[in-house]
Amino acid sequence: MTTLSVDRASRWFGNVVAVNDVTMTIGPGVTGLLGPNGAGKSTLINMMGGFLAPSTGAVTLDGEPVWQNEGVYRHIGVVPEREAMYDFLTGGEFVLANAELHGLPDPGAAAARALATVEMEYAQDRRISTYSKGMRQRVKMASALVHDPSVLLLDEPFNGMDPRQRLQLMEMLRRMGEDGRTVLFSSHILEEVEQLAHHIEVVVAGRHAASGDFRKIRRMMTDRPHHYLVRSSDDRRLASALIADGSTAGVELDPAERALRVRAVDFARFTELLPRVAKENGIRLLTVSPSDESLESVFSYLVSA
Ligand SMILES: Nc1ncnc2c1ncn2[C@@H]1O[C@H](COP(=O)(O)OP(=O)(O)OP(=O)(O)O)[C@@H](O)[C@H]1O
Repeated sequence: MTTLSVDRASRWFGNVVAVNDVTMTIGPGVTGLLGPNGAGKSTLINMMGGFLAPSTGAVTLDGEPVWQNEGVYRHIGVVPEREAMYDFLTGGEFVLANAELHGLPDPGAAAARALATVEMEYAQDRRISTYSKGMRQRVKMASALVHDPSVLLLDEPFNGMDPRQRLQLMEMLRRMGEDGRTVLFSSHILEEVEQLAHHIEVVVAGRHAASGDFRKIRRMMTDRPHHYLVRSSDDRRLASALIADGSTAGVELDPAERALRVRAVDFARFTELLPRVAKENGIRLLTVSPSDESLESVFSYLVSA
């Protein structure tokens, strides 16, 4: 079982709408679930993993509802974001406990295999309280893998990892995707997703904003209108020279900032235009800074596109 479908699913908590009418299909391979903080990624993952029921709509695995469906749970492994582990257990005991909870025929062998997959055999007899963040993450991963699920859902798995641990985990997830498993991981960091997933799903403020090839979506992000704050030796003259060119969509004098707010439609052309116009008019550029580079503004653009 490998294809997860979210069909017009919403989930609200009181009057907070965490996930709003989302439809997406996640198949084998690695998919990145990208969105800013509070976008609804964890809620989506919890619905896909069977921890939460959708308020409306459906979440299914190969057509079977996930919620309260034991048969389906056997195919899904979840690595949650929160650190809810029994620190007094050793890593080996923790993974074994999960193998037993799944009612596996040979829990010991399953736990050993899962610990080997994440290369944690060497520390399996140490208490979890002595583990680093990366080691904890790997043990969580081993317990999610103990029943050999075909679907692996990971909520912000790279949070708090150092670069080496991050690379190791990426390599592991890549391998699982190549083996034909459905691997979905959430992140709010564009670069992280870029390194691991070609296919991404973007959620913003509970809504599904974009879906598809990472490069295509990245291009949409780069091609969006860019806003700059520009200070120069002659803002008025610079403003009139810039507005004469088609790559500038708007220029505004901001008296409080003593600067120009420039909206450029064609990113590449504008970065060539600005220094040229300044030079031709004998104007010195003092500051040029993007004013809308936050991930939130990039995402908002995608939603409105
Ligand atoms: N159990 C809950 N009770 C009330 N509100 C909740 C609950 N779970 C999530 N929310 C709200 O739903 C929205 C989406 O939260 P969610 O955790 O799914 O987002 P996220 O994209 O995973 O964010 P983050 O990256 O910060 O974890 C937020 O406004 C959050 O406050």
